[in-house]
Amino acid sequence: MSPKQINVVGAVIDRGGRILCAQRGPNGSLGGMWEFPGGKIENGESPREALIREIDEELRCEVVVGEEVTTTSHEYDFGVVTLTTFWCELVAGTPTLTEHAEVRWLAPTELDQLEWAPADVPAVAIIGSA
Ligand SMILES: Nc1nc2c([nH]c(=O)n2[C@H]2C[C@H](O)[C@@H](COP(=O)(O)OP(=O)(O)OP(=O)(O)O)O2)c(=O)[nH]1
Repeated sequence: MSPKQINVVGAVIDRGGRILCAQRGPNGSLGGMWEFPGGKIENGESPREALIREIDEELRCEVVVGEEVTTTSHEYDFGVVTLTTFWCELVAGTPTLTEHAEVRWLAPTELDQLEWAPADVPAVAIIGSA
């Protein structure tokens, strides 16, 4: 059987040259790993619409979604995640933790200090060399 396909969007939120990094909660898939906030694209949504909705739900703030960073796929034991990341700007609200364990604002060159979800590693490399 072919693996389940999961389409996910992630926000690379830049504030004054620092990037918001979010740590997944300790339980569930990829517990404790770092990611870009976001989530699964729902039926009928564009990737950008999904990202605006997810950031409102997860961080209680509003972003403007800019250019795509990259799209890559990674096969996990639970399925294949195709992750599209976008540069984003915060336009309203202050990021508030609702489901993540922690957020950190890091310079692009510091991102590789964290343990990223495997699907994020190519995006992290692009951002670190941007
Ligand atoms: N949001 C987000 N998810 C990521 C990233 N990298 C990565 O592998 N993922 C994975 C984790 C999840 O399996 C999936 C995103 O779905 P989600 O954030 O809604 O995950 P979840 O596990 O909370 O979903 P669920 O249990 O409610 O179904 O993609 C990333 O940078 N951001």
